[in-house]
Amino acid sequence: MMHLPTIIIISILLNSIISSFLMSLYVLKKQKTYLYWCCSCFIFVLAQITAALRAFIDLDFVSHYLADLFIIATPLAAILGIHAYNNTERTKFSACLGVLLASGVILLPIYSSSFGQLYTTTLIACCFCYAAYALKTLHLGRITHFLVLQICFVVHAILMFCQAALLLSAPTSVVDTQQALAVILISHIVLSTCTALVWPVLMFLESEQVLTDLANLDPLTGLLNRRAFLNLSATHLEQANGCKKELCALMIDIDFFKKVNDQFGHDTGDEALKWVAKQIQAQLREHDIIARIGGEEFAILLPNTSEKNAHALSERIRLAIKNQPFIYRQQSISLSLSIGVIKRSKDSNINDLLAQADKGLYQAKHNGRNQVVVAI
Ligand SMILES: Nc1nc2c(ncn2[C@@H]2O[C@H](COP(=O)(O)OP(=O)(O)OP(=O)(O)O)[C@@H](O)[C@H]2O)c(=O)[nH]1
Repeated sequence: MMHLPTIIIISILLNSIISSFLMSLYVLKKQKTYLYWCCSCFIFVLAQITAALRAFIDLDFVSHYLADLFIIATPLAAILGIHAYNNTERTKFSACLGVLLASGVILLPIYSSSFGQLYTTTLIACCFCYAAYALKTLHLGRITHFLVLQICFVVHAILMFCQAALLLSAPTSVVDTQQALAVILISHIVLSTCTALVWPVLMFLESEQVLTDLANLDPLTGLLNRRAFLNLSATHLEQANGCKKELCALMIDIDFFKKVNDQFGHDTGDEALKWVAKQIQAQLREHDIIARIGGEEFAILLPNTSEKNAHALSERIRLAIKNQPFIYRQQSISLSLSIGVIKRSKDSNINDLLAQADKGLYQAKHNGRNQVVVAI
């Protein structure tokens, strides 16, 4: 069996370190989410210190009442930290404060009885359930990162509900119950510390990912941007050159797109671009590389693809756009594409390959648009 005082001391030290680390992150990045999580860790340290005083002084107001309020405030601050991630914490602040103040009043007559403990345990179990739900509402791109945190919250909530059930079902003087409660207390401390550690790590991964996305993705369509496309395609082309494998590139341009903007407005034009990107993507294989490389211009690299297959794919893409109108705000807009196709020639580099595909595209425009031209 683990030694409870040792666990408490380690947890106090770890949470103090994490709290200081989160505070420095807040000072550095000015993101309030770090500040609330810093407060959450610090309050948890206070909760443990005041609760641990039970062993040394007979002052229930501090070691039970204040400790319980600190224990309740810990997940409430974490919840505000979650909402601060997308700047919605202000709408939740009064609710969290209300829960804390109401708890202050409710606990006053019962803090030294087992009802006080039952109330605190049930309330923080509900807080952890809500925290797991709040994470889901953040609509984050990389769900897997936050799934870890969600699991921490759900396990924590289950643990707290178990503690509440134990408190309800058996008198705490029974030795088995006491042991079970001690295990739950240790798990609570360990889980709280783990959760405090997980959040900054996840936030860091998320910000790194956001920075990578900003550098590599087109914000409108979510496709790769020109820079990322050139980097990725150059690697694929080098490999194809080395192994003498077939590879083709396509340049695609929406016909008369200026008219769409002029007639229906820029917003509709944006939606049309997103729709076209989606339709093209739906025709591609997983390892094909697509990017929006200019205003209404897309480029595609097709590894392991013959000229014949690239031509057939281009026709499928052209027909996918031509055969169904883009519908937006009850308006039906007919669009078409011009496409230039080129196959890899001996030791070509990516810029030459795209320039040649561009020649095919130019020819397609010149021939009257809405067609595919294979460049020679
Ligand atoms: N809505 C919207 N329009 C864009 C965006 N980027 C470029 N455009 C518009 O795309 C249009 C491109 O027009 P042009 O280059 O004249 O070509 P076009 O009208 O498509 O005619 P062709 O290419 O010759 O068939 C311009 O009106 C740009 O303002 C964008 O991100 N959103």
